[in-house]
Amino acid sequence: MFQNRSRFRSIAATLIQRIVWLAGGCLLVMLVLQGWLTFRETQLRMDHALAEIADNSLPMLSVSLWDIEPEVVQRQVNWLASLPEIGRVRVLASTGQTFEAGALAMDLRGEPLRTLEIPAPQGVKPVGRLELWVEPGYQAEQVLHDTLGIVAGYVLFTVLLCLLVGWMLRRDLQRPMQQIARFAAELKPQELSRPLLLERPPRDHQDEIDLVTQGFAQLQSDLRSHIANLDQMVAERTQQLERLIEEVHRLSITDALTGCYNRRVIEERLPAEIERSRRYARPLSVIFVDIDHFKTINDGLGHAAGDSVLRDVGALLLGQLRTPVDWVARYGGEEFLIVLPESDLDHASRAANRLREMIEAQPVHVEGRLVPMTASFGVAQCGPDEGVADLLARADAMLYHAKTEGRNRVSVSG
Ligand SMILES: Nc1nc2c(ncn2[C@@H]2O[C@H](COP(=O)(O)OP(=O)(O)OP(=O)(O)O)[C@@H](O)[C@H]2O)c(=O)[nH]1
Repeated sequence: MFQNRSRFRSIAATLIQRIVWLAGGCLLVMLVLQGWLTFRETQLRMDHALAEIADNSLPMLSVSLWDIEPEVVQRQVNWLASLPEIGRVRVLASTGQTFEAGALAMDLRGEPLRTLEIPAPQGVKPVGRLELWVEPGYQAEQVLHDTLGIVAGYVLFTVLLCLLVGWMLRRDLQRPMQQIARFAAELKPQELSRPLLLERPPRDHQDEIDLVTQGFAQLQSDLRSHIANLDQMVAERTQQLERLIEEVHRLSITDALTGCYNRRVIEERLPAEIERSRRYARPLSVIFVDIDHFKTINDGLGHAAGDSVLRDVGALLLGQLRTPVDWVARYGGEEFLIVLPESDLDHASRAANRLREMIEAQPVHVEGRLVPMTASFGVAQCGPDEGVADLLARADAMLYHAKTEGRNRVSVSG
């Protein structure tokens, strides 16, 4: 179907891949940014919470320590340690007592997050010291929790976006384009009027696919008219060519000076005429015509005058034939051969006599002068087993006889 053999990949797949790459890049940047922001925010939140705890708990601890109520102090220390932000709590009373709660395994050599002096209820002298350690995983947990929430939302959004884009591309671009490609591949020159119909959901607007469809229809219409023009041009050229071939053929069988057939036609057509007359037992006669004293005209009035006489005699002979059955050819020089199918000797000799009288009766116009003209005729009918050469020899002998008998006469082979 596709002529281009390079690997095919749909636009939808490429676009979705690009979206995924872009979304991945954005996600990384967002992770770093969001992680940093959450980290900062958690830190502030924790500072604030610890400050509040310390501020709120100090008065109660002060009273409890002053009143020497170790259970109450321990309870308060336990409550403080139960807060999510606090990892460990220690109260060092000025009496030397220590109250602890929380992750006791924590490394106490590390600095506590907050160390606060617990003042006496009335006096200035402190009654003890409150030490608070932050829960070590709390901050990381907060950062992870916040960031994961955002990542999950972002991934979900990207997946939904890809699904939506993929679905729209498949419906609005991929399927119509596949239909157009299939239509173009299957379209044949003789089916150019077949319209491109796409299966698409109804829309209240036009899009690029509609423009392609319209362009296709325009292209088909242009191609149709172009082919029609080509057909017309080919028909015209064929006609011209046929006319030219006809003309070339006519010229190849015509004597240029007289318009009669040339010698070639005698050689090609006379054997066929004789064969036909023999097959159907029909008569066939020939007449040799030779202008008398033509050399005198040529020598006296010039070659051009001689040509003019030949043209006139040729036209006269052509005009008197029973076309298209009879035909006349220039045999050579001032000699013509008339072939008369379906004519016996009697009919041929009458025709020869008629032509002789006409030539004698019509002097030829040469350079304003009337030149009297006569011709001699030799007539022969084709014998049952006679060939072209013998027939022409007999007719030629009759022509010679007419010349020797004084010219301007018809000699018939008996
Ligand atoms: N003008 C012209 N003359 C031609 C053409 N072909 C042959 N001739 C001339 O025709 C003349 C024929 O002369 P001849 O064969 O002696 O015949 P003729 O003078 O007619 O004498 P007879 O036939 O015996 O009556 C020659 O002078 C040729 O040169 C041609 O195409 N045009």
